Amino acid sequence: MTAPSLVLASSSPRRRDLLARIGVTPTRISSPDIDESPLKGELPRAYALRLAQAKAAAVARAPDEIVLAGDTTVALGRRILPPAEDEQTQRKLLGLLSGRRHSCISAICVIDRMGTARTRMVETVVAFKRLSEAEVEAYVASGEGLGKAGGYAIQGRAEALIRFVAGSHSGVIGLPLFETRALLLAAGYPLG
Ligand SMILES: Cc1cn([C@H]2C[C@H](O)[C@@H](COP(=O)(O)OP(=O)(O)OP(=O)(O)O)O2)c(=O)[nH]c1=O
Repeated sequence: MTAPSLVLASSSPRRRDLLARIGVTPTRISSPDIDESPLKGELPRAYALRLAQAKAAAVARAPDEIVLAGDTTVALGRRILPPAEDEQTQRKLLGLLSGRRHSCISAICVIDRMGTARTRMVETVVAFKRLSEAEVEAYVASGEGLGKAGGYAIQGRAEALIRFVAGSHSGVIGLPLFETRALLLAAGYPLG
C-alpha cells in the first residue's frame, strides 16, 4: 500500500519545521480559515482542543489523505491569552507573563483516511523571570514574538528569559512531537 498523503492544516511555518525535524514532509499545506474567537466562558484546554479539531475539519481532504492540525494556546489559569497581534498587545502579554508561571497548551488533531479524528493535548508550564522594562522593550524590538501565542517564541531569544519549562518544548512551539508521532502512526502514516 502506498504511503498516505499528509495535509498539514496550518499557516504556521513553525509547525512545518517541527514536522521536518521528525523527517515528515507534508504532501500539501493548507491554511485553515476558521473563527478562532473563544466561546463565552470557554476554558483554555477545551478551547485548544476545539480549535485543533476545527482546523483539521476545515481543510478539504481527498480519500487517501491524512490531515494534521494543531492549536497552541497560552493561558494564565482559566484565562486564555490572545496572540500578540501588535506591539501594544505584546507588551501587555509580557507584563502578564513576567515573573509568573503560565500554561502553554497545545492540542493536535489527526484525521485518518477513514475520516476518523484522533486528538491529543499537552499542557506545559512555562515560567518567565521577572521582566524589566528594558527587557520587555528589547524583546518587543526583536519582533520575534509578534503574531505568536503569548507574544513570545521559546525557540528564539525568549528562552533566555524563561526560568524553567515543565512539559513538552516542541508543544510550546506548536506541535508536541511525541504525541504527533503517536497520532500519525495510529493513522497509518509510516514513520521510522
Ligand atoms: C508559545 C509559542 C507560540 N509560537 C507560535 C506557534 C504558532 O504559530 C502560534 C500559535 O498560534 P496558533 O493559532 O496555534 O497557530 P497559527 O495561527 O500560527 O497557525 P495555524 O492556526 O494556521 O496553525 O504561536 C511559537 O512559535 N513559539 C512559542 O513559544
